Amino acid sequence: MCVISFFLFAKMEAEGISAPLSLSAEFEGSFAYLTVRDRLPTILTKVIDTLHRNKDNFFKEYGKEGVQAEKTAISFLSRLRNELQTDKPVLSLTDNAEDSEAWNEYMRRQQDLMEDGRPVSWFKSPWLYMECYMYRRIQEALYMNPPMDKFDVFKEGKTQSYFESQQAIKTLCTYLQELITNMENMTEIQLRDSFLKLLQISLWGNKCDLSISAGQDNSQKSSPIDSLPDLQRFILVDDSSMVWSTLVAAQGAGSSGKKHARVDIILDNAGFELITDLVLADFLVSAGLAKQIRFHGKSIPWFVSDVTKQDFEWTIMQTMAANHKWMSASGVQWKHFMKEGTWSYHDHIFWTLPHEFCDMAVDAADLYSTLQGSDLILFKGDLNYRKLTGDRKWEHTVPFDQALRGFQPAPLCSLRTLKADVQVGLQPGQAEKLSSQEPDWMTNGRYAVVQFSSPCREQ
Ligand SMILES: O=P(O)(O)OC[C@@]1(O)O[C@H](CO)[C@@H](O)[C@@H]1O
Ligand SMILES: [Mn+2]
Repeated sequence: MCVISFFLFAKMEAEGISAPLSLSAEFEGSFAYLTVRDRLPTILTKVIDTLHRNKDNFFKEYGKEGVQAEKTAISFLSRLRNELQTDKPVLSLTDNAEDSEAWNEYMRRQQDLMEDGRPVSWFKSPWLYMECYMYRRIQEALYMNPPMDKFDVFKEGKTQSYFESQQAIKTLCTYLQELITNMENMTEIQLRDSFLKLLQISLWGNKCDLSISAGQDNSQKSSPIDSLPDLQRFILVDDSSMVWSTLVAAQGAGSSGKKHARVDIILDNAGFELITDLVLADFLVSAGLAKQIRFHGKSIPWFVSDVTKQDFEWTIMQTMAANHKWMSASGVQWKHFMKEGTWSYHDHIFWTLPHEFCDMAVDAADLYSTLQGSDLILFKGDLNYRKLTGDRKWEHTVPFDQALRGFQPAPLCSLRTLKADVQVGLQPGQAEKLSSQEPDWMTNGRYAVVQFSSPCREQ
């Protein structure tokens, strides 16, 4: 956002011209309402079933203490499900974890915003807060019951997504190795076209998300490359060319010759989507478009399929060990990138807090400052889009820059398949046309955006 528009934004805020209302389950029949009423209880029930199904393992590994911990954790989660379904006031966290105070401070902030002193509750408060809060309460149930505290209740679904996508992963790793083999003979146009293809493959990899499917298998079955032409028309905003120009501009000579372009990827889902992100990152380094890639994942299991450090390391090891020449070659290269520091993995607690990203500069100043050192930040997925835009009921034609409300650490791009009813930056009439053809266009996962914003990019 230009300095001028930044001050304009600040002026708007000062004059109380605040952003529109937050999406919330208080709007009966809304997607938020249906999610809180139906999908979140389903996910909670699956978590309880997972603990039940692992009872014998807990006994084998931890003896009676493990079984007792599993039983107590299940009663925690059953109570949580009842609180949710009966719209009880939300409770402070009591597990004294690193992020507990940030969560409890946020609850106090939300309580101050409630009209006529109503308590913060599941069907009355912002959907973004309540959905994030549910995943954090699941973690509280585990934190409070060691030795369950290290157990990932979503691990089975994430590994299944990886194993169910094997053919697509083989196809993609083979394509990557062909590109790398031919890299030095490529013209800039061919390099750009290859990049744009891999960017779109990473974009559509976001369809494979287990939260929207409430844990049902959502793996990649079709060829990620062959399906691109048919998917093109479902991209509602395509700023890919600006992403390419930003990367090319970042190659500008620095004092020591080649500038060390740094790309940050804010990861979303494990499984096939993570493979698409690792393949894109490998291409960026192999093509000399980036000298450093920083991956940002979640510090706790999150939204069913989001990547944790364990998932990230497991995926590279699994790919290395694959009985497929190009998969294992790719995995070996990725392991090498991590070892030499070209790639690094980070999991700041902010990514598993409920805050909108416009709060980051104040509530996670260290992370904001780190991101300001990036040449390009790629935000994967729908939840990140919701946080970028504050999960608010914006008019669809509001510019993306405006919806960011001052969140501009560096040039950034959202690669998102639409799975929630918030979407900005559309042309006049575009949303109306989509609604007439497909009333659920914002939540059926068939559409996507590649939406770019840069500090001081002419609007
Ligand atoms: O961030 P992702 O993985 O693309 O999607 C997360 C998601 O599935 O969870 C929420 C619905 O429960 C929505 O934000 C979105 O549909
Ligand atoms: Mn996700």
